[in-house]
Amino acid sequence: MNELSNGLNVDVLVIGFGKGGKTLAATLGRLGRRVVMVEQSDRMYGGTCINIGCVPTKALVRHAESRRRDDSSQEWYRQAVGSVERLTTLLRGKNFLMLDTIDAVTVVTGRARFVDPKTVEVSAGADRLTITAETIVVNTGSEPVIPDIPGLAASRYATTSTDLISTTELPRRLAVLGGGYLGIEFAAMYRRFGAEVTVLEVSPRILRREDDDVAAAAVGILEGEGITLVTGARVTEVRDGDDGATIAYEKDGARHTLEADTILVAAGRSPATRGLGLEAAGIRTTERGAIEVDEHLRTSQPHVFAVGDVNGGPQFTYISLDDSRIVADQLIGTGARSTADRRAVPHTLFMTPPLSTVGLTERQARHQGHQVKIATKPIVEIAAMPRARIVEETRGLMKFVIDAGTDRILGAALLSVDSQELVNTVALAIRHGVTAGELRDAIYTHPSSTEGFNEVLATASAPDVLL
Ligand SMILES: Cc1cc2nc3c(=O)[nH]c(=O)nc-3n(C[C@H](O)[C@H](O)[C@H](O)COP(=O)(O)OP(=O)(O)OC[C@H]3O[C@@H](n4cnc5c(N)ncnc54)[C@H](O)[C@@H]3O)c2cc1C
Ligand SMILES: NC(=O)c1ccc[n+]([C@@H]2O[C@H](COP(=O)([O-])OP(=O)(O)OC[C@H]3O[C@@H](n4cnc5c(N)ncnc54)[C@H](O)[C@@H]3O)[C@@H](O)[C@H]2O)c1
Repeated sequence: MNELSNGLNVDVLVIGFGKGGKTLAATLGRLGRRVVMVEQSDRMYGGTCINIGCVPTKALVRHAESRRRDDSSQEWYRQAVGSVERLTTLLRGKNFLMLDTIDAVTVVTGRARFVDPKTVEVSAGADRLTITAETIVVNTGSEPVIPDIPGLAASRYATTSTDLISTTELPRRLAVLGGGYLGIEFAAMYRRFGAEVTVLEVSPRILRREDDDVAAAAVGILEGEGITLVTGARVTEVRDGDDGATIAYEKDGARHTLEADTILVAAGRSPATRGLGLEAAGIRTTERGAIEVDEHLRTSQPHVFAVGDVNGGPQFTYISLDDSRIVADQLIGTGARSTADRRAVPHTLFMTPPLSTVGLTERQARHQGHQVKIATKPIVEIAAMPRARIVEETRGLMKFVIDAGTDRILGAALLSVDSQELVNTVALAIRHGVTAGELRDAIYTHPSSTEGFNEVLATASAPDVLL
């Protein structure tokens, strides 16, 4: 950073090397705009997803799934962590080069802080660099929430997902605090690696957005793997011992304790705005600490945009990517695109098999006044989907929620092998008004998982049980 110490003036400054920010930096740089990307750590070029989020965790899920019963848990895990580290190193290098090889883009490694609405100071050790820009994009992501539980923050057994996936020693007794996306994925993966796993979730149920039949099927799979799920658990204290921690919690008015040698804190992530100097720039935040944005992702300073987790939207890499499309449209397009355009955004929870959802649940559809038809079948009963037997994963179910009047698909929950792919086809069908009948009668490759749609959608009928 020293050679730049006189200060820089550029067209666009991006703070944070996340999905949205790097995509914008590359797009605008290739058009000849002078862009600076500031990233606080050379271990984070490419952002959360490729370094500590989606990619390493899904690679670990794959390693966990391929462990055979008689493979040594510890050795398999150590090799998996090593292999994933090589993958993230490769991707980090490619991400850096993607920007560094564009003449108009400069990557600066240091921590950024606003000093006024158009000026940012970047610090790295004793070095300081001042950058001014006409347009600024904040893409600083999010960080784990550590609940205010006596003894938790100070516990030497407590860890975050970031630290856990780089530790080569497999926990023997893993307690997971929080049964959301991260908690369930880690519980499933570490159980498969061979750890004893208990999930403590404060709400009365995990997967509480899902219909009862879908949640019950997923819970059945997780419990069948040997994971202990404790819902309605209010953790009151963590106390360290020589050989692990004792976690005290209350459930149904009774007090319980759990022993663990590792506690994964998976209680949500909050927007990363600490130390950014937003006040100095006059950039407002919401009550929940996110940067306040309008539907075009402009902040209270119209030349400053916020993309990705930091703007308080859904915390998914593909949302950060879509945020970048909205900002690009503001800067070099027609300005028409907005967050209001998002319909039928799919999600996948990477347990084994994955649970992928899109659109409305049956409960939501009824609440909205739809007359619904339901098409559903356990995977093991879908005769025309040999793919499940080929890969030896016949657990789960597919469920479609269909408007009885129009035959439009309102939503789907696919707890199935390959569902992270299947759900994108359903999302496209919903967005483009493809009916359930058309999806049922389409020609699909064989043997594939998509061909299951032929058979599952043929079961569509009005259910007699109200949720
Ligand atoms: C364990 C885990 C698994 C996940 N799995 C999935 C998944 O399977 N699919 C999915 O879609 N999503 C997943 N997510 C969520 C997804 O990773 C995030 O939603 C996404 O990466 C957010 O990207 P972003 O663009 O907001 O910024 P990020 O990628 O978080 O990048 C922000 C960057 O800003 C830098 N930064 C922060 N402050 C400063 C500063 N002051 N100065 C300079 N740089 C700064 C940070 O170092 C970081 O590199 C997962 C998250 C986690 C934690
Ligand atoms: N496959 C994916 O797309 C994927 C995977 C992992 C993470 N993510 C993203 O990362 C974000 C963070 O994941 P997350 O699972 O940490 O957040 P989350 O908000 O999905 O889940 C947090 C869970 O912790 C529970 N909780 C909160 N405080 C608690 C406490 N004191 N004791 C017990 N339980 C408590 C909450 O009730 C909730 O169920 C998610 O919003 C998600 O979008 C996505």
